[in-house]
Amino acid sequence: MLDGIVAGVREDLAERERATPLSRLRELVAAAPAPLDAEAAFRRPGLSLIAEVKRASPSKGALSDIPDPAALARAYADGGASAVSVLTEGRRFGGSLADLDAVRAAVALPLLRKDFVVTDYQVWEARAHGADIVLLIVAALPEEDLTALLARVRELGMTALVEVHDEDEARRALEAGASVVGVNARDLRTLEVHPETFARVRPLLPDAVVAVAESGVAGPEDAGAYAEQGADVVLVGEALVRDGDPRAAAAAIVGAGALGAAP
Ligand SMILES: O=C(O)c1ccccc1NCC(=O)[C@H](O)[C@H](O)COP(=O)(O)O
Repeated sequence: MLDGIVAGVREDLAERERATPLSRLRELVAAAPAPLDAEAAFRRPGLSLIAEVKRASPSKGALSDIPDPAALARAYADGGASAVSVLTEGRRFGGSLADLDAVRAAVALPLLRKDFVVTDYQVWEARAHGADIVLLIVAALPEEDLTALLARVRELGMTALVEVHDEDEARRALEAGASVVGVNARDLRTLEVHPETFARVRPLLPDAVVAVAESGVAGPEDAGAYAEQGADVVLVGEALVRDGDPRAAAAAIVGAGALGAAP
């Protein structure tokens, strides 16, 4: 599954590189406001929420029309989210950089560009479109690429959310110097969600590392359980975009964390 997604991402990327050369992205980045400090936001007491703008997924197909991603992001912000994730992959998730632009214009929270980032160009692109956080998936990156992309993210003043699926990937993330690690409970081969993955991997992450629990949070109860297991942050997509009241749904998740999260 991952290989197929990345192959499509590389094809789409080749087109964008022809339309917008790296030199132009560098100019846009130089003129952009400085990135927001997402890591500091995640280190605040209590459970932080990264609320996702997610139109579709390989596991579930279409999730929500999201006619106005900016309005959705504002609802997340009003509900107390610490950051907003925007899926920008088009083929399987229905996202785009236009969604990222719309959300950037709407909220002052740190923004995560959620995509399959495998090249330096995509990091510049993320920053040029206002992202403060970039997802780096260990399973998609040889060690030297992970290290180089992490360095670029930091050079541009952004935060890297380094995503792992098991203990071995967690060790690789830490060796590369990750300070924000996301444990994704979704098995990329079967697309099934195994929430117990977080509890298994969490003990490997030092306290100094921000621990993010990703995928399969259906509501406050799941978020509270992750907080009790040591999550600093939960990343939630489907449950929020399907909810008729995303502000209240986000607020309930943030509130649930108050019971389980470390002070
Ligand atoms: O969501 C998928 O089906 C998926 C399939 C393959 C690779 C990645 C996938 N999702 C990306 C994510 O990490 C989720 O969007 C994110 O963790 C939120 O998950 P959820 O709350 O379960 O929508």
